[in-house]
Amino acid sequence: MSDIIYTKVDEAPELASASFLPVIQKFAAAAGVSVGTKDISLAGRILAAFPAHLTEQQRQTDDLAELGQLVKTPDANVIKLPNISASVPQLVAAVKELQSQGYALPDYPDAPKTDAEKEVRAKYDGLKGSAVNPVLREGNSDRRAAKAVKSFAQKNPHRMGDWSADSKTKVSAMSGGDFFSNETSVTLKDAATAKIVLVTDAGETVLKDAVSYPAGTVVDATFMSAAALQSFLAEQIEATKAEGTLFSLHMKATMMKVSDPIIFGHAVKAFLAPVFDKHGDTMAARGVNPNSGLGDLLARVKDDAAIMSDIEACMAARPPMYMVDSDKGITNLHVSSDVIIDASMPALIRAGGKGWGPDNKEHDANCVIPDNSYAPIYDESIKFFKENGKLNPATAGTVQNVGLMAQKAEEYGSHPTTFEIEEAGAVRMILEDGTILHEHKVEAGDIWRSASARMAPIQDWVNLAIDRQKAEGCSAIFWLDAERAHDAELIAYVKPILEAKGVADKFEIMAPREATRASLEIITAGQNTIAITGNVLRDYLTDLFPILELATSAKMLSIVKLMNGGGLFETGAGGSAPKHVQQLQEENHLRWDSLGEFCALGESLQFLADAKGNEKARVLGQAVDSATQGILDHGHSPSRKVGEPDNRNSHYWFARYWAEALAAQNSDAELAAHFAPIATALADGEDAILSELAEVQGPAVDLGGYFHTDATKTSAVMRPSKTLNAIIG
Ligand SMILES: NC(=O)C1=CN([C@@H]2O[C@H](COP(=O)(O)OP(=O)(O)OC[C@H]3O[C@@H](n4cnc5c(N)ncnc54)[C@H](OP(=O)(O)O)[C@@H]3O)[C@@H](O)[C@H]2O)C=CC1
Ligand SMILES: O=C(O)CCC(=O)C(=O)O
Ligand SMILES: [Mg+2]
Repeated sequence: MSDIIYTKVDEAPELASASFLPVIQKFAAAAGVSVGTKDISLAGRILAAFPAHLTEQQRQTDDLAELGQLVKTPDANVIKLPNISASVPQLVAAVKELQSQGYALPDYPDAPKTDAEKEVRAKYDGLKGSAVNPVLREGNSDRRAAKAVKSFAQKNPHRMGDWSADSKTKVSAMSGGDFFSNETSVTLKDAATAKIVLVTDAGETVLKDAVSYPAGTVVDATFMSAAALQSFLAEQIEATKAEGTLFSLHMKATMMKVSDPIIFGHAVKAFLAPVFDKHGDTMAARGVNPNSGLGDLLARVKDDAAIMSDIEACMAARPPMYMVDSDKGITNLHVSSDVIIDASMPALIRAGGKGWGPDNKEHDANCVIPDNSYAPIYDESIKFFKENGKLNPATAGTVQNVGLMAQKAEEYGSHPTTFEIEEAGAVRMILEDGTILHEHKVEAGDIWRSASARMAPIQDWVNLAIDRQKAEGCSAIFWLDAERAHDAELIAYVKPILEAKGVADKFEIMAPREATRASLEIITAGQNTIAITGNVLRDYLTDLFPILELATSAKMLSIVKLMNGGGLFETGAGGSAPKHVQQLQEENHLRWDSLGEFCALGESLQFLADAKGNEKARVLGQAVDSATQGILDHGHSPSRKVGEPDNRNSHYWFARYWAEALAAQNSDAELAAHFAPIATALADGEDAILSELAEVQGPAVDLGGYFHTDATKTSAVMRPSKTLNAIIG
């Protein structure tokens, strides 16, 4: 196993790796540090799942499973780049592409009937949504802006949209019948095994058997009423129309891969209700599944003139929709993974409460977030900015995050215990000894789920918060609502630990809405605070605050201290930015900023030094920090526009500053001597390298694929400077 694993992913970050990884490998080798790769890309995971369909040469090892084992050992040192969390349309597109490249994969079965089809479907379902992060995240999360990055953002504030007090933008959430209001929660005294059953007039159906929990686990159960959701959505469509705003729906269909595509499907059905009423049977016969989105629906009915004209008439009568790409007519409801709440809501808030409409203009929006568990953080942010105007990134302090994430904590681990209920009855969660832990009366179509959080991760999370507060000395708030069932159980863990450690006075506990306001007040005053949150708010806040403070979450330091002693260094908090790939293909400019990778690399090398006593790795890591500082100080981050320096330029500068820092340091003479000629060659080659990089921009390029690119073609595109390649090798 290599000293450091650098993950192979998809889309923009993978393109960046084609240019950056050779630099890392060359520099690390000088310190005897090996940097290997493991493939967690969507295409790689698909290939690994179907060995029997592939030739020996086409087969791929299950790298995700290997990494899943590695992160449970003290040897883990993994740099994890963002990967695709696939919706069904993305998965289907990736399979098609691989088939076209000669991989004899089975089609994704829309409606599996035979056992063989069901087996294929189960394999594909295992690859859906956020199938990677939960496997690797065997630790809690520490996300913050590195000091250098934060002070750069303050000195070079990004543009923010203006807020006006009469903005019609708002958040709409259900006032009952949702996951929030139906939640019940219990902390298990002893280890237990439970089954989940649906009891109806006809008897008992086992939904899930043998779910086991160690002692001390907090086990929740809740459901969303389909009827309450439907009437809420119908009301919101009408209200949006009356208010003259854009209808927008914000979900996390990737992470919440069972519940949220269903909720998304309800919204598709509600928006096109008259069409479903009239043509429901015909559409069903054509394989229309509203959960797959409007994009898939349109593709299936496009040659049926009657349905198409009814869709057009319905859309014309509806409020205008928030658009993903107004040039191409891609709406909010086309694909469930296009609008992902953690990124979409902050972008809208940063823009002054504006979203793009079908007319390619910005408008106020009704932000529909059906479940009310976390909607209040966006609602309160919007209210705060309406009252106080936009945040000033030049003077704002920062909100760091310590997130409970380990071992599939809370809602983000709930997919195996989430069910769309087929028949009215009662769902019971029953322990081996017959104790009924949870019980809910449900109707057909309701979405029932159980989530849990284990004791060891909870304790580790509180202790991490104590360490981080001590290191920063700033305000620290547990975002927990004493009135919410699950949060009350967590508070029962948090308070005694804080008291036992004598630090209770350093922390506050506030419900998410109050914590949002308090945190915005703190950063507006130029002070800092640490948000100590559960898993979902970890996700939401580590985009919300970075996007307001730094313009993007890609620049965040994201450390996962693994519970068994290893380290996982995630790059940024952002995703894979598909728009960036498109731009590269169309005009050979990659605007992806690798700052997240730079920060993670520095941390990973320092971790290696501490864990393995490798002092050369420490010197390399310290030099990475100087190189990152150099990129910021000299403004060498990528530009967004073709013809200007891009991601590849930033890697040249990074290599140069890294080599210069290594040549200049005096802790390790051998490394200094090794890197001095490299630094000189990089400096001497500056003109040639920059002109070779500039020359290629403009024309379209071919990567040989989108999900499964051709390595040779990608390398040629991403490493166009022969002068630089001669130095890096
Ligand atoms: N950790 C993980 O593995 C994660 C994976 N994802 C996956 O990523 C994909 C896209 O997700 P999406 O929600 O659109 O969010 P993204 O974070 O990819 O993008 C939001 C916007 O942020 C900007 N951005 C993000 N990263 C960078 C960067 N490094 N450099 C410059 N700009 C950046 C881009 O703005 P602009 O276009 O204006 O330049 C981008 O369009 C999905 O497939 C999703 O499942 C998402 C989140 C986390
Ligand atoms: O795994 C995913 O799909 C998204 C993860 C994410 O958004 C985050 O951790 O911030
Ligand atoms: Mg996120």
